[in-house]
Amino acid sequence: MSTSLLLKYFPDLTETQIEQFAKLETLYNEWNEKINVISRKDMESLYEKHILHSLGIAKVMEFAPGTKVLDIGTGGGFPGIPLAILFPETQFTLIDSIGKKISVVQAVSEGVGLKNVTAIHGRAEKLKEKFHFIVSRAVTQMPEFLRWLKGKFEKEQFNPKHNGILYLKGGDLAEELAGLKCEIFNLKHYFDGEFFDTKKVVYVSKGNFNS
Ligand SMILES: C[S@@+](CC[C@H](N)C(=O)[O-])C[C@H]1O[C@@H](n2cnc3c(N)ncnc32)[C@H](O)[C@@H]1O
Repeated sequence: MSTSLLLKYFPDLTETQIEQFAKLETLYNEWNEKINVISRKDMESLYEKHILHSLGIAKVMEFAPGTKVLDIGTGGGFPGIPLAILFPETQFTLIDSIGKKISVVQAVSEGVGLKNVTAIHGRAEKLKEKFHFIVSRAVTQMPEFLRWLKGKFEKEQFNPKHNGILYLKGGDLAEELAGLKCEIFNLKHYFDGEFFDTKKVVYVSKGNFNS
């Protein structure tokens, strides 16, 4: 890959960040031989399918230093790991209910030298900590997701936008988001129409639900 692809869409990356992103491919390849965290087909387009897609959240929200972000159902570390590289001053907690996936997240995070990632094996709904933002991709339908979030939002606010959820979603969302006040951002607009024809970031402010 394609450092050039990353730099096209994130031109302010530092040398350290460029090296960290480059290392991800090696680490996921190594881990994938031991534990199948990413399908072979997806590994061929790791950057587009997983890394750039995860970073789509950064096109919609800049996490200020000190912000605490939870990635629910992170799987092999998406969107949490790419975001943690992009925002080194932000604290990321990545949780998944499958232990072997979290072992990979822990190893990859250490492998790229991330100091701002905590990996937790457990169910999101049981977690007691509070966060400013919750990110996620491909875990469950929004109504169920919202039920998991009770008591999980900090009151203080670092960003111009209210604390809330940034959920990466594909396809037709009308039914799933019916009655919910949210903003929907089409990712293809941020990537010159080159990727993500049907992919969106759904932003739901915490004001929407009982936090
Ligand atoms: C389809 S995978 C998506 C993984 C990752 N977010 C990605 O996009 O590559 C869904 C993940 O959510 C996790 N998961 C499902 N319910 C969960 C819960 N209640 N708490 C934590 N993780 C959960 C599963 O173990 C699985 O790894």
